[in-house]
Amino acid sequence: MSVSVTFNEERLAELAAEETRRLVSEGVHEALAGGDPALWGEDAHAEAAIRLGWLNLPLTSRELLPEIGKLVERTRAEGLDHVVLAGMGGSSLAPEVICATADVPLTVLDTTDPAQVARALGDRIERTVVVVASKSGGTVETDSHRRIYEQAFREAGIDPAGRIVVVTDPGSPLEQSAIEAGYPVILADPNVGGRYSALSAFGLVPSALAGADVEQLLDDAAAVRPLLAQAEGNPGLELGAALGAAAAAGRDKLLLEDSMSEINGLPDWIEQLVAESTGKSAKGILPVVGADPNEADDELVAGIDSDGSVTVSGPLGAQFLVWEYATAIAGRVLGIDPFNQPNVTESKENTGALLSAGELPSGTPALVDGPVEVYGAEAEGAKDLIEVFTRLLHAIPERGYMSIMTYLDREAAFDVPVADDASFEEMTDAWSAADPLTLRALLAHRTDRPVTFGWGPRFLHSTGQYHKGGPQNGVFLQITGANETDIEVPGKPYTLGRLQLAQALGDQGALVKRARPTVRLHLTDRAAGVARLLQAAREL
Ligand SMILES: O=P(O)(O)OC[C@H]1O[C@H](O)[C@H](O)[C@@H](O)[C@@H]1O
Repeated sequence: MSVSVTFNEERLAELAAEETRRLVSEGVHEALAGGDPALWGEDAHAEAAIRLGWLNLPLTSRELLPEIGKLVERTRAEGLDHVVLAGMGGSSLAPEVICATADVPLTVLDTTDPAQVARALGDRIERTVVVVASKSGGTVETDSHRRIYEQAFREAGIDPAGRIVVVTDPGSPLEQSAIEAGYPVILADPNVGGRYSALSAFGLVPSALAGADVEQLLDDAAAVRPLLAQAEGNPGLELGAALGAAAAAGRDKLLLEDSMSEINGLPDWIEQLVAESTGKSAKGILPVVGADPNEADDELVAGIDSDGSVTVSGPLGAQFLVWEYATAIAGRVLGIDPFNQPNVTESKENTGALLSAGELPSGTPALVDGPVEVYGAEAEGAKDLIEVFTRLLHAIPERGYMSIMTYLDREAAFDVPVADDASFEEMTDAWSAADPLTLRALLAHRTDRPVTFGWGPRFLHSTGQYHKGGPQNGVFLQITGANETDIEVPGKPYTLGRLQLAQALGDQGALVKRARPTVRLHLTDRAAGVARLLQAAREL
């Protein structure tokens, strides 16, 4: 089974056809099939030269299968059935979709929230295998998780060497330290960037350990690969031409819809691919996940096996490859380098500087509304949270968006007590009344502009690039919270809680430097704080 791209709007079909013809006349399909790094201009040439390996992964990754098979056998024989994946962005988003789609459990650790990490640590340590996945080998969150798990294993009387598996690029500092520690290391193709690595060792190793059929994934990708060299009937070229040409014409909000799909959670993976690849040089496509369309003229709805302006149907392995191809094409149409992420680094550097400077400069609140402290110039003089929300909604520019970025425990809402005899509906009501994600729906009711939602620091490796590198059209709402418990990062002078706050402040610094309206809401009591946010948003 292959991938089909169907345009459900005549105007979009025409635009896509016209752009596809132009690309074909320039020989783009042949050049990309041949791995030509000159397709994105001179400035992108050097990066593209070492970033096109994903085109061949459906074939080259097959070589990994015997090694992965042995690892799976060993962990099964040892009864290690709780698979934890420590990895950020491209090093965890694909396995998350693969495992959700295959309906096999995988615990993804891409948070610095102490409570959320503590929950993973407290879960079946005696049966846990941890995959530490980092292409660069230097990502602070993943490095922290490795250190924390090493200590937890030792404290439980378990040798970490039997429980930690490393996936990284050859020559990374993580490869070196893993060899010294005696961990099995699976090396990934270094000519593939993080967000294009779904079909590399980064996608395959954790998914196979969790029980997914990764060979099928490669088969499905291999089946669509020949189409990607064609001038006609090339789903990647058509999709990329449509996304790029629509965005260039002002339809640059990409709503991702997957309600009819048997693939679970692909929009989260596409979000990173599209936002980090295109959101730069004040241009880009903003992916919007989990929101209802507003029928605005800057929106384009892409449905995964679902209704939309364009419908993309097909199995997961093939979808990965087609979306990667389409994103590279959209980058060409928009005139940007789809393989770098220049502004992600800036927030990371800010965070590093804050951590080494001592006391974190969290500032003085502009106002305090019950359990919520409000920081930021946009909140000065406001009398309460309702006024803060109102001001921010008004500050969204005509073709702009609001982004809510939440540095909290994303699973906390599920801990709220519910009666034993509660119906499913009562349960979901109780959860949503405790979930910061509900704030998005409430604020989205009050504006016809898209409201996006990201969990920090996960989104920093995804939409964070677009927030800072994309157009000057975003309004930003950060949510942080007091930590009741905290976790030391062994061998480092900071705790997870301190790192978490430094990440929020580091990103805030990068946004404020660009004069992008940013307010931080700090919950001095998390549960009461979330309740207050939702109450205020209901009163708007
Ligand atoms: O795999 P790693 O090197 O740890 O990188 C994980 C993530 O970090 C960075 O922030 C990049 O912007 C992402 O594209 C990448 O996927």
